[in-house]
Amino acid sequence: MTGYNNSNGGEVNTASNGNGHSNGHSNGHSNGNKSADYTAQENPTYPYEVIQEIADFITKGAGVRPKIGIICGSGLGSLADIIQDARIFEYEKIPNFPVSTVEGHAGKLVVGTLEGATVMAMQGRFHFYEGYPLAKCSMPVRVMKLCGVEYLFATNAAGGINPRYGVGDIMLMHDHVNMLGFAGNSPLQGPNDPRFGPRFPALTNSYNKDLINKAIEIGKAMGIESNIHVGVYSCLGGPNYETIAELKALRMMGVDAVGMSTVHEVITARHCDMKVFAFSLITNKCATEYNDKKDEEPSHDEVMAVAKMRQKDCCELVSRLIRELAMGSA
Ligand SMILES: O=P(O)(O)O[C@H]1O[C@H](CO)[C@@H](O)[C@H]1O
Ligand SMILES: Nc1nc2[nH]cnc2c(=O)[nH]1
Repeated sequence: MTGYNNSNGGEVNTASNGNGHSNGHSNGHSNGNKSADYTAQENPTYPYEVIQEIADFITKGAGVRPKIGIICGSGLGSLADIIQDARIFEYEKIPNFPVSTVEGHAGKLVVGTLEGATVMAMQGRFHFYEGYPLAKCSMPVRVMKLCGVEYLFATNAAGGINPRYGVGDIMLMHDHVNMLGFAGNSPLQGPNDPRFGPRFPALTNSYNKDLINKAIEIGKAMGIESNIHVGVYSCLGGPNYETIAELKALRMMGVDAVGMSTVHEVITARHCDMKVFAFSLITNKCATEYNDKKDEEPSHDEVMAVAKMRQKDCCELVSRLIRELAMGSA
């Protein structure tokens, strides 16, 4: 298959490869200005002015306005390590920024250049299960926007539900099923600030098709075509992994991979009109039949180990795609 088109259900790989605490929600940073008065605990929807202050802090400190934002998934922090002329901001030192509490999420913002493009990367994302409201989890996406970011590259580690997916495969996201949204939770809940976007944003074309197609071409050039898929991701609240019945239900709903992140970031990015590219690294195969095999149970150690094993290809895919963007051919 040469290209991606939404109407084919998103499957690209035609050959079966068979391999198969809450921390108080405020970092206590006091910089003596307006943001010091702001506590997200009282209002998880960060005011525009607070986001602007955070963005100014970063762009002034870095001396550049990044065009591409990258969110590193669990164990995929090396995506930020390849950034050149890097200016590193520890989350604790950024005014009003949350802190990372999950292993594999270092808690650093890295700003610099990659393949000729100015980028900012989150080495550590925020998850609902850490105790953060969704608006807080995806607040950094709005910071990216006010820093000048036009493209969001979101990555994650996920369990493969589609039986054709093998451990270590990469699933380019072409759509999602927002289970937290089904339960009435959204990062856009609360008053809408039209400076970010509309009250009722459409999500029908959330994942940029040109970038998906370019990534497929790059996968071919890298010789990993048989390990690349295009599919549907679903976000659950976590932190527990899924039951067999839940996995069966997700599969019936057309979900190919499941995780605990990304969807709220994509919603926030689309709300403020950023172009989105996202992929899941399949770190484990989800059992959809009952069995007693302990070694088939998912674990974060396994997730981290597979991410480490596959980080090189993930980095190459991202940098080659960014190179195409920087050259204006994506
Ligand atoms: O989505 P990322 O942050 O990559 O991490 C995934 O891996 C962790 C579980 O092992 C969860 O946080 C899940 O969301
Ligand atoms: N929810 C969920 N998140 C994951 N992150 C990595 N693997 C998994 C998984 O199997 N389920």
